[in-house]
Amino acid sequence: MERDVDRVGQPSGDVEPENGTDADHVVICNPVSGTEDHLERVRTLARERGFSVRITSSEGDGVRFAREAGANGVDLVVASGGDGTINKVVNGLAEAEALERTTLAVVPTGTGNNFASNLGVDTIEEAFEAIDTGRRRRIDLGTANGRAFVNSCVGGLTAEASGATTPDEKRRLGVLAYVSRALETVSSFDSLPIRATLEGGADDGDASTRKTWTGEAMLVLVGNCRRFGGTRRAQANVEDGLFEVTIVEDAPTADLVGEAALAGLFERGERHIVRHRVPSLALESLRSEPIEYSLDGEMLDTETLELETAANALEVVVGDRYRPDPDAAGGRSG
Ligand SMILES: Nc1ncnc2c1ncn2[C@@H]1O[C@H](COP(=O)(O)OP(=O)(O)OP(=O)(O)O)[C@@H](O)[C@H]1O
Repeated sequence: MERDVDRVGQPSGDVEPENGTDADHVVICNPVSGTEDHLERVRTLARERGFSVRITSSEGDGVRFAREAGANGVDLVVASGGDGTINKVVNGLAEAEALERTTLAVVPTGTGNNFASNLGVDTIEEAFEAIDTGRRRRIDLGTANGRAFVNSCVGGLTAEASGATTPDEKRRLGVLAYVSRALETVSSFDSLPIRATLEGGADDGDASTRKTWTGEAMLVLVGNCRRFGGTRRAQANVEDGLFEVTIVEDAPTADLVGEAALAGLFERGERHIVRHRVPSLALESLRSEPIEYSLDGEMLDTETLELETAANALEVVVGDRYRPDPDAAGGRSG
């Protein structure tokens, strides 16, 4: 069998299960996420449990390995990396139509680790303990033009701003870190002329309603998980079959510079904020040119984006601190 070799000369990619390893439990590890020093620890903890380990050598491997695991009927796929790696693994499982039968576990070895934190798992050791304990929940999965996302879909951020964001900002602020950084680094935020069509909202309890919002947006945040943003007011319940949609209307950037101002925007700045909880929506660019969206940090350019939630579509391993509902005790207040 062909074997890839990763940067440090370790066998990577197509690693076959060793004797005695359990091919029903596969770890997919991104060796270059986060601080890039986790591979040996993850490998040791995985092999102590007899799990197979596959190491990604390129961007496409996460999807490919997960698709193969799903097609082979693997019970548990463990994604070790940040939100981007998890996004790829979930998309691979979806492509193999394996979401019904395969459980996802997450080992936080990325930079922001926002999704892992949503699952109540903050360290590598905690992640393996949670796998041993076996507590599992079924959570909602978002799709955007057929691509799955677990945490958030954000329109209006540039890849440039996202690259300039520091690891510490990502950890503290979630996706708002990108907004904060973008406000500091650009003199004017390109507003997005968009139409948002929101279907069957929970806002008024009527599943048949359709609302449209047309205007200049600075930012559109569609959250699936409670901590997709950095503030208490931008949180979603991950088990209710609904997105938390927040449209930040075009506002003078001077009003928003600085973390406190940004948090203030979400806490009390209703003047600039449109908020809805809906199971599906469409976002259309009114400028006949694509808008750049980030799905869990992975970029997508499109003029029209159709978003849907698949309620309870993904079974995940969760830690003791897992809470699906932002209003439940134990939520982050900042
Ligand atoms: N061997 C590799 N070389 C280069 N890129 C890789 C490799 N393996 C995976 N990738 C890609 O690295 C990207 C970033 O990974 P990921 O998002 O998991 O880490 P991160 O950016 O450090 O963390 P976070 O998203 O939590 O901030 C993903 O798009 C993934 O597909």
